Amino acid sequence: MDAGLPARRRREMAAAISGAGRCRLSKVGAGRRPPPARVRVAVRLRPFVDGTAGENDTPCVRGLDSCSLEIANWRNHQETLKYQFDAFYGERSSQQDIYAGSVQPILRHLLEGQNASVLAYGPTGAGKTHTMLGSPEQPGVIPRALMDLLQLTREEGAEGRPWALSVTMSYLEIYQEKVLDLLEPSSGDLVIREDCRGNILIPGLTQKPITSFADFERHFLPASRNRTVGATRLNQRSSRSHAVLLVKVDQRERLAPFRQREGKLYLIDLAGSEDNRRTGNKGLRLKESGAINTSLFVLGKVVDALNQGLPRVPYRDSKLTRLLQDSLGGSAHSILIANIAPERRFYLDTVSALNFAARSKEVINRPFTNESLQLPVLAPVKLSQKELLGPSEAKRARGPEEEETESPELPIAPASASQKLSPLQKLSSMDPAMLERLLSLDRLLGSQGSQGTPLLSTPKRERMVLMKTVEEKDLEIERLKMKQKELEAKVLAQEAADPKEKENYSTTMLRPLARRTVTVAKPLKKAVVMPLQLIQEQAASPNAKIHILKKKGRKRKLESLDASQPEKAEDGWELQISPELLAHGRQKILDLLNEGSARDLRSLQRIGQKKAQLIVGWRELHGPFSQVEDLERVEGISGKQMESFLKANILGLAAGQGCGPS
Ligand SMILES: Nc1ncnc2c1ncn2[C@@H]1O[C@H](COP(=O)(O)OP(=O)(O)OP(=O)(O)O)[C@@H](O)[C@H]1O
Repeated sequence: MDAGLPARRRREMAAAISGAGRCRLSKVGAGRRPPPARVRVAVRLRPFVDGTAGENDTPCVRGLDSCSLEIANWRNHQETLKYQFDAFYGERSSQQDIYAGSVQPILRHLLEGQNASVLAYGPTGAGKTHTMLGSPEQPGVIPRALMDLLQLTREEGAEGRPWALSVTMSYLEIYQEKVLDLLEPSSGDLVIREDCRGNILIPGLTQKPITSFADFERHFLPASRNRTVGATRLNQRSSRSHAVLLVKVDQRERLAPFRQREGKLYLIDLAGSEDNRRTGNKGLRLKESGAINTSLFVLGKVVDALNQGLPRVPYRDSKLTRLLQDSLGGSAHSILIANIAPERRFYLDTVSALNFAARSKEVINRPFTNESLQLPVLAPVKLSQKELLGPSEAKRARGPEEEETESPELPIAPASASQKLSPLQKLSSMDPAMLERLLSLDRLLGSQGSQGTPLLSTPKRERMVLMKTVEEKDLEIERLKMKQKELEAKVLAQEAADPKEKENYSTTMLRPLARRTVTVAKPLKKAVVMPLQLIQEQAASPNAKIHILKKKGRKRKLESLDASQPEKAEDGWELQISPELLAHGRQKILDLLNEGSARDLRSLQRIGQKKAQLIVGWRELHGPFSQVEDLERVEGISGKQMESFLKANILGLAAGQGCGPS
């Protein structure tokens, strides 16, 4: 990748061709901006609830049609305020109406590898939990969506269909600005991070594979009991936290090119905004309420910033908005269900919820397909080894505790899919580079109309022979390259020893075109490519003048490393490191960044103990660096530091003097 590109563009390109871990994830249609999808907003009015209505508590809001409603105007009693939304559900609407009208239509996007989210918003006691969770008699959005999604994935992932599908769930709450894992409450406060593609993730969050609704209930019901609820004057069972259910659908293509897709569904039951003059909250309840109101206030600021197109959207000002970064102004198909109560005593809360909902209508998301074109790393190597044993041995070898994989990073395919894909899983234990070559060879054979058996399904021995041939060809190319370098070195060494001989050599021996440097701006200067050995000698000599290519603004210019010595164009050697050598140096740095331990990294110039650890940490979280410039993404390493790091290391490593992993 061109180091001269602006950092932002570089990041975008990196995001398009690389991804978390070893996956090369790409946004489908990269280069083009994904089409916009407005956040859809529905309003649900709950009925009067027994026991909540006081004597003077008459309704202050009513529906007009399936999309609009009106509410009394407290400033002018002769008037009403009218609102229009994507959908309005009145007091008599059923759970099924809301689900079928507003939620079900977005589920299909998950199977396209896109993200979706459903948020229930509104004042305390207005019916958010009822809408999202419901009761056994009136199940809400969550059980209905899970039931349908599992059914859809079973159908789409059935044997004989092109994709194998697997579903996993995580469940968390944000309580007093802490992210708590409801499936594993002992985990403590978890951190929210963003990967290089802008996806929000929570390292360490438990992820349970689910294949049936019974599976889902087995995990979800006990976890729901872990959610923090408490009694307030306005709601006997008031949610004191924002609850987020995350359902991931992973898809793996069964045949070449073995694409992978990931769709995420967030189902969010927000805690209700609270007017503490009316809740009577004190002590802990008041503290909880403060955290809830603050995060909802930031949510309002985020929506306003998105609507006004402000350059800074304050996602990071609260955990809630940080987590919703994907869903608001991000990559998800989002639906906001604003719950309101009819009672007059909720009037101000209702107006404020309706105003928030109206502002949210204007927020534009850009959903894209999360698709990977990388090799079928289908399961951890541990699993592929079991697969290699064959189904019966694998069953014997597997203990009952291994029935279920709970790794956040490695979702597992349903049993039928993994059986069908077992030859691929065997391939997955190969060296990825080799497998990549094998795949391209396979594609090449395919494109040349080869009638024979596809390479990947040839028997093991033939495959090995073919792989060996590929390997030998590579070695041959390497040998030839080395030979060419030796010849060039010889010529240049002789030129250096006797400049008069130069002409003879230049007429009899042609230098390779790629190594010739044409200097248009300074025609008098000689641009000479030094052989590797000479570069090392020159670098070691105290009189040596070493020039490197340095990026300055948008232009590249030759700049002396030894600024104290004036340039002597005539009698000193002027070095220009060949692009190949620079690329070699960069590659070496990249290898070290990706493979070196913290100790190895410290052998690099400008990398101390702390930075080495930060690099290792970043790598663990985001996977390998796809280019040296990614170093800029590591916390605590600025663009400037990255440049000086490159300058300090590239030459040494290019010339083979630098350090390598010990
Ligand atoms: N559409 C509805 N039909 C019947 N009952 C409802 C409806 N919506 C809410 N309720 C009832 O109203 C009460 C409060 O609802 P719920 O707990 O869902 O509110 P909430 O918005 O989640 O409150 P909080 O923010 O305090 O958690 C509950 O008893 C619930 O069963």
